[in-house]
Amino acid sequence: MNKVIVIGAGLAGSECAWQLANHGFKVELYEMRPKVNSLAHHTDLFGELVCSNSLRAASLTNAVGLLKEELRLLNSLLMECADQTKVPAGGALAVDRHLFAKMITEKIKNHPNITVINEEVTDLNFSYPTVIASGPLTTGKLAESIKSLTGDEYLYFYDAAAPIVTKESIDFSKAYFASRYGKGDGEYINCPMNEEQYQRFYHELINAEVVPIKEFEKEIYFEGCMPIEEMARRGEKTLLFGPLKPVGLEHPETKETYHAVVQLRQDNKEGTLYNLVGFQTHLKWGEQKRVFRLIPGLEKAEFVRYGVMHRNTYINSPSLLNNKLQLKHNPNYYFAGQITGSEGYVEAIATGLAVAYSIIFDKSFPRETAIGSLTNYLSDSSIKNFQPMNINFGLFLPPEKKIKDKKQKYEYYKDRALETIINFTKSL
Ligand SMILES: Cc1cc2nc3c(=O)[nH]c(=O)nc-3n(C[C@H](O)[C@H](O)[C@H](O)COP(=O)(O)OP(=O)(O)OC[C@H]3O[C@@H](n4cnc5c(N)ncnc54)[C@H](O)[C@@H]3O)c2cc1C
Repeated sequence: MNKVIVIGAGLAGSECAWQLANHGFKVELYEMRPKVNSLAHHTDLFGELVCSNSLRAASLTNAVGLLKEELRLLNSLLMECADQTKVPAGGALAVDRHLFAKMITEKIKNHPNITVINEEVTDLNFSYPTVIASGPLTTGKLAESIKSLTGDEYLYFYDAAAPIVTKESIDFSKAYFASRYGKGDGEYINCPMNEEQYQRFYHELINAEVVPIKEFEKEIYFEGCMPIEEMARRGEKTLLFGPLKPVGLEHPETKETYHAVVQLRQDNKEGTLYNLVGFQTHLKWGEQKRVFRLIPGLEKAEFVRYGVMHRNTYINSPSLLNNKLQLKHNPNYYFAGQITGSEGYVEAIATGLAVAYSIIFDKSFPRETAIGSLTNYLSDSSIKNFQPMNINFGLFLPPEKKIKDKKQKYEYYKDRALETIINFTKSL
């Protein structure tokens, strides 16, 4: 039986290992936690979501929604677990992070074709095809080995994670439930601010103490996860057009509108924990408590997790990988997950699945699909100055007709992409 090594039981590695094992491959899955911990992970579970609990938009007329639907059509384990552990989140697919990761862990550990090896990988000297899915927080020694394998085409940038508070510590004489523009069932908790409260919060936020950044490390942020204080420094009004945007969030009873609104999203199935949406931060923990408690309704908030920030490791995929996400100069190695520079949870899952398909069927996904446009983007050698935040794989669905209306365009893309996926799977 064919054997494959998978390094990292995160989002990409878990999906990849599962697909391979289901297609009859023997998988050795290396995961270092809990023996060696990463700064962003909090558990020893596989497929842990390190920041937001949202897998983003559910709608199919949206690139990330389409990607999720394709994954479902391809029997993705992680999508199955997400659908089974989802929590209310308006137009998004959000999950109970603990149940989600627990389900993935149990499925993987009980698969007869998967052997889990609880060790940190430090050297890349396997004699079997090897999938490197060690994520943005790849340990130093492994990162060095990857560098030896890939040469200097190796980079890093920064990421941040949002704090989580208990629902019972929120003051509901000020906070209220509502979803923007009334979409969904009003699942978000909203903490409104008037102009004076916003001004005070804003000034404390931009002047709060942050964890010092090491000088040798470049300051590039993952756009979807930029620290709130960093965004605030871009201008006094920036937050009012970003995470503190008040539009569509009037009070459902009083119909009052506000200068700014902080939203909190449900974080666990029981609905006892909520995360501060868009509040990824690099502030020192004591400062987070002081500054975020200035938000009306959060004066007595109990923080079960503080926001954190980390270095992110990724390779220069367009120059190193082919569209099977395989190392061009050493076909024994494949890369999946954020280490490829792909952005976001769903993209990590998609690259994990794509690599498994490359190994199983020796085929890459057609560009007309969302998965194919992502993998083709990652291996597009015409891309110069590659940075993860540049990825917009929706652009790669080729328009045969010129459709101006964005919604209609995605309607068209969606039909074409899903049909292509179905035909692709039939052809395997
Ligand atoms: C702080 C932070 C916040 C983020 N927030 C979001 C967000 O809100 N939304 C979003 O869509 N995306 C977010 N991302 C981006 C990205 O989608 C996630 O990081 C995602 O988890 C990447 O999946 P992955 O499988 O590549 O890596 P991971 O899920 O991190 O999995 C990698 C696994 O490899 C293991 N590992 C690492 N090194 C070794 C080694 N040497 N030996 C053995 N095992 C090893 C790790 O323990 C881990 O389990 C964030 C990233 C970070 C770092």
